[in-house]
Amino acid sequence: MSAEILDGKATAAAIKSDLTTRVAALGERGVTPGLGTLLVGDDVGSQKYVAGKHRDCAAVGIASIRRALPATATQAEVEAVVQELNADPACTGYLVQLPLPRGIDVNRVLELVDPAKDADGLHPTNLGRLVLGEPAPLPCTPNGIIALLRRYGVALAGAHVVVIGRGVTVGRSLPLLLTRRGENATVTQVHTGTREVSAHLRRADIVVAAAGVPHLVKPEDVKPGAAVLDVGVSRDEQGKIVGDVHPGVAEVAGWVSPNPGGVGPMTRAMLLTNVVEAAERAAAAEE
Ligand SMILES: Nc1nc2c(c(=O)[nH]1)N[C@@H](CN(C=O)c1ccc(C(=O)N[C@@H](CCC(=O)O)C(=O)O)cc1)CN2
Repeated sequence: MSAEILDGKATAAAIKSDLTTRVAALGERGVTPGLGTLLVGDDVGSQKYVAGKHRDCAAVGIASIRRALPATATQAEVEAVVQELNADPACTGYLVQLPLPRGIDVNRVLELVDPAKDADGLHPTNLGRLVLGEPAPLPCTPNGIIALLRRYGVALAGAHVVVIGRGVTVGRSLPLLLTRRGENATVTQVHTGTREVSAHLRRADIVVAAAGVPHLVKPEDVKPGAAVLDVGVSRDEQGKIVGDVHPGVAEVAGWVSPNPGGVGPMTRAMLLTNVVEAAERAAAAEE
């Protein structure tokens, strides 16, 4: 048995094509969405992700505002740029690229972001709205995972999903999305404090691995026919991505997301979606 590939690159391309049309329609109403990014430090992966986000913006017609600070930046310097982006009318949505260098209080920075400009859906107000079931920009990777599963017809209602990891960008928020009435999945979250992780995995219809541990999910951990999504990013000595999912899993699973080419491009497509939706809301409120 060989799993069907959940092609994030192709799915993201289709989403971007639709967004291009919507950005053009906003242009006719005199609105140009602008995505801001704040990159602090010199992490090569983060530099690559931010560059990719701006390439996407150019492709769909969203304006780009780039801010960068050195790894030695102080908390006050980071917060000053956040305030600047909050005040910039050309910046309709923005994000602070994570992780931030050691010594910067990430929660304080995220709390300073104007929730109306929160392109990542990671402001506490927006995460709170998600908990309450109110409209809010959704965290990009979890939203991308759900869009990818839907695109390939992987059933979520009644499915048992095991999420590996509890980081803020994926593990914390994905269960909130999966358990909404529209999705109706049942979620088990496992993390470094969980005993017998393999036993949980073997019961899962869908596994989402976001631990950052190379090849953590082995073929013998996976129920035949399950969907397995690989979010983890580790790098070998050549800088090549090594995911959380062992390649042999494709022989057991029903669906697998490649890494690269799976959830990563979907994260970027969902970021653009948040920016366009915010601009559409703002344009509608003005009219
Ligand atoms: N502020 C945020 N920081 C981070 C987030 C986030 O959603 N918001 N998520 C991750 C990184 N990330 C987005 O920023 C991200 C990860 C991966 C990709 C991607 O397209 N990856 C490619 C491979 C690229 C490569 O070769 O390295 C792929 O998977 O095909 C985009 C965005 C942590 N930080």
